[in-house]
Amino acid sequence: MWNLSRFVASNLRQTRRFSAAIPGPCIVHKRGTDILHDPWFNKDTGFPLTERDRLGLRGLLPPRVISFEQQHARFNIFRSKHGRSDAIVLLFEILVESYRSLEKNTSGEPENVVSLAKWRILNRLHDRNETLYYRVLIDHIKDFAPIIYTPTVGLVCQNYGGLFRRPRGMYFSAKDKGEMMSMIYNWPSQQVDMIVLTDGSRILGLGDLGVQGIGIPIGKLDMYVAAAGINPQRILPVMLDVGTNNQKLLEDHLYLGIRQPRLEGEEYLSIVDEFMEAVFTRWPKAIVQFEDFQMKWAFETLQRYRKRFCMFNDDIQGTAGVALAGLLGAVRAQGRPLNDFVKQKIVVVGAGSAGIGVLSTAIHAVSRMMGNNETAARHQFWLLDKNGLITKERKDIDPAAAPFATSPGDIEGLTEGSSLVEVVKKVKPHVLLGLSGVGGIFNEEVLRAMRESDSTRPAIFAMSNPTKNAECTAADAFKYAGENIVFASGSPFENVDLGNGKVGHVNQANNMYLFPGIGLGTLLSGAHYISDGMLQAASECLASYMTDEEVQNGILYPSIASIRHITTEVGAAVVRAAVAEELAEGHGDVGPRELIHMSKEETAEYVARSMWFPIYSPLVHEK
Ligand SMILES: NC(=O)C1=CN([C@@H]2O[C@H](COP(=O)(O)OP(=O)(O)OC[C@H]3O[C@@H](n4cnc5c(N)ncnc54)[C@H](O)[C@@H]3O)[C@@H](O)[C@H]2O)C=CC1
Ligand SMILES: CC(=O)C(=O)O
Ligand SMILES: [Mg+2]
Repeated sequence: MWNLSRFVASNLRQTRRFSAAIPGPCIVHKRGTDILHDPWFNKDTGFPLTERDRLGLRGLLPPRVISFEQQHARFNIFRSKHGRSDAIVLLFEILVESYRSLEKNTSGEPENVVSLAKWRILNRLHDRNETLYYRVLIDHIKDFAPIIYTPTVGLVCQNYGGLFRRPRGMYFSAKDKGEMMSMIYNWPSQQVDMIVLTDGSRILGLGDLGVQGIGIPIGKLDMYVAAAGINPQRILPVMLDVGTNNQKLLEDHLYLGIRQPRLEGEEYLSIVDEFMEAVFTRWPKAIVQFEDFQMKWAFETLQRYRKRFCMFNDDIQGTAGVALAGLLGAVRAQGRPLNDFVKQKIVVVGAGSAGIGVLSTAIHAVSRMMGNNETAARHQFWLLDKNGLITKERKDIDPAAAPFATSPGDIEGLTEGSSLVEVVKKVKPHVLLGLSGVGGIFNEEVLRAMRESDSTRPAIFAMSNPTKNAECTAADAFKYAGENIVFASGSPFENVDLGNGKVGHVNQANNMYLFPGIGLGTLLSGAHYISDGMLQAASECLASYMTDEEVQNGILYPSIASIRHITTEVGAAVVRAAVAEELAEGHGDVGPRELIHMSKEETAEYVARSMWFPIYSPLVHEK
C-alpha cells in the first residue's frame, strides 16, 4: 500500500519560492495536536525533527521522517506504472486505503454518486492538510477541476446539508445586521487578498440554493489557488445569507441557512453595503468577486460598487471576456482575418447576467472595429430569452435587455417572440451561443438548422452549467450540426470520436480562464478599481494565446492543464493595462515606478514569481 506521507514528501518541490503576495516563513503559534489538526499547518509525517521537538510533536507521529529523495524515487516508480494521466487512480490509491474499494462500492452507481465520492476524498484531504491538497490539485488540475469546480460543485451545493462536515469560509446573514464590522475580525487570517462572495440566488443553472451556494465561492477560490497561486491563507469564501425563495429548502428541516424569504430592495442592499464596508475596513487592498447573483442584483451591485471598491462580477465580466476570446477564435477557425468579426452573425440565447454581459462586450468589440459605430454593430446580434426573440415590440422589456432588442422587420419572417429554431433558420448565424441555463434547448432541429449557417465553420457555444444544463451535448452538436463545427461548452465534455481517426475537439468556454488572472493582475497592480481596459486586456490576452494551427483544428482555448501559465499571461496583461491607465499603485515591495519600467516579459516573470506554490514552510525559526 502506498503511503500518503511518502507522497507528501515526494511531491514537494524543494526549491522554496516566496512571493510578493506572501510574507516570509510562516511561524506557527500553536503546538502539538493543535498543529496536526490544523490543515493550514499540518505536514503529516513530513515534520522535520527540529519542528517535532520545538512544537511538541515528538511522539505524536510515527518516528520516521520521509526524505524527499526517497519519496521522489518511489513516486516516479509509481507514476511510471500508472501513467501520469491516470491521476484519479493515482490519487485514490495514495489517499485512501484502496481505490478499488471505492470502485467496488460505487460500481453500477450513477455518475453523480461516483463524482461525489471523489469530491469527499478531496475534501477530506483539504480538511487535513491544505498544502498537500493544493499540490495535488495543481499537479492534476485537468482531472480534479471537474470535481472541485463545475460540474461536481453543483451537486455539492445541491447536497450541501448532507455533505457538511467542517465550515469553510464565512457566513454573513440577514440576522447579522449591525454586527458585520466586528464579525469580520473573527476570520483568523491577518491578510486576505481575494474574496468570492455569493448570495446563493442563481447557482450555476440550478437556481436559488440559498446558503448551500457557499460551494461556489469555495470552488472558485480553489481555482484561484491552483491557477493564480493566491496563498490559500489569504482567500475567503463568503456566503451572504439573505434568505431563500426556494420553497423546498425553506421546508427542509435540515436546511442550514436562515429560513425566510429573500430580502428585497433597500433591505437587501443595506446588508451588502454593510458587508462591503466591513471587508474593506479590515482589508483595504482585498478584491471581491461577485459570483452567481441573480441578474437584477448582479447588475445593480456591479454599478453600485464598481468605482467604490475593488470588485468585479465574474458572471457578467469574466464570462464576457472568455466568450469574446472564443468568438474571435471562431473567426480565425474559419480562416478569416480578425476584422471579419464585424460580419459575423451571432445569436445569443439567454438574456441574463451572463448573456447580456457577453452581448454588450461583443458589441463593443465589433463597434471598435467599425470605428465606434455601435448602432451598426448591434445589427449583427440577436438575443432570445425564455419568451423567444427579444424585439423592440416586447412589452415590459427588461431594461438590461432593451438596448439589444432587434428592430421589427430586421429579417423577414422574424417577429417578437420568434422561436429559437425560427431564428436560426432565418438568420443562418455564424455562431449560436447559449447562456440560458436550460439543458438541451439546442435540440436536434436547432442543431440541424445550423447546417444552413452562412459560415463555412459554424460555432456552437453551449455555455450553461453544470453539464446537464448545457444547451446541448458535444456528441449531439457534432452529430446534428456537422463535423465541421467548432464546439465549446461551459462544463467539460470528452472530445468526440468522429470515426476514421477524426476527432471533434471540445473546448471549455468557462470564465475560469480569466477570473484568476483578473484577480491576480489586479492584486499585483495595486489598482483600486478594475477598469474596462484591464478586463479587455485580459480577454485579448486569452484570444491571442492560441496558435493559428490550433485554432484551425478547432481549439479555441488552452488545455486546463496549462491554466497556471495562461493565468500568468492574463495577470501580466491586467497589470500592464492598469499601469497604462495610471491605476497601478503597486503591491508589497514592488511600487508603481517599478511596474512602469517592467517590459512585457518582466511583468510576466514578476507575476509568475509572485504566485504561491505549495511547499512546507518552516514553522519554527532556524536556531
Ligand atoms: N460558461 C461560463 O463561464 C458561464 C456560464 N454561465 C451559465 O449561464 C447560465 C445563465 O446564467 P445567468 O445569465 O447568470 O442566468 P440568468 O438567470 O440571469 O439568465 C438566464 C436567461 O436565460 C433565459 N432563458 C430561460 N429559459 C430559456 C429558454 N427556454 N430559451 C431561451 N432563453 C431562456 C431567461 O429568460 C434568462 O434571460 C447558467 O447556467 C450559468 O451556469 C454563467 C456564467 C459563466
Ligand atoms: C462558470 C460560472 O461562473 C457559472 O456557471 O456561473
Ligand atoms: Mg458563476
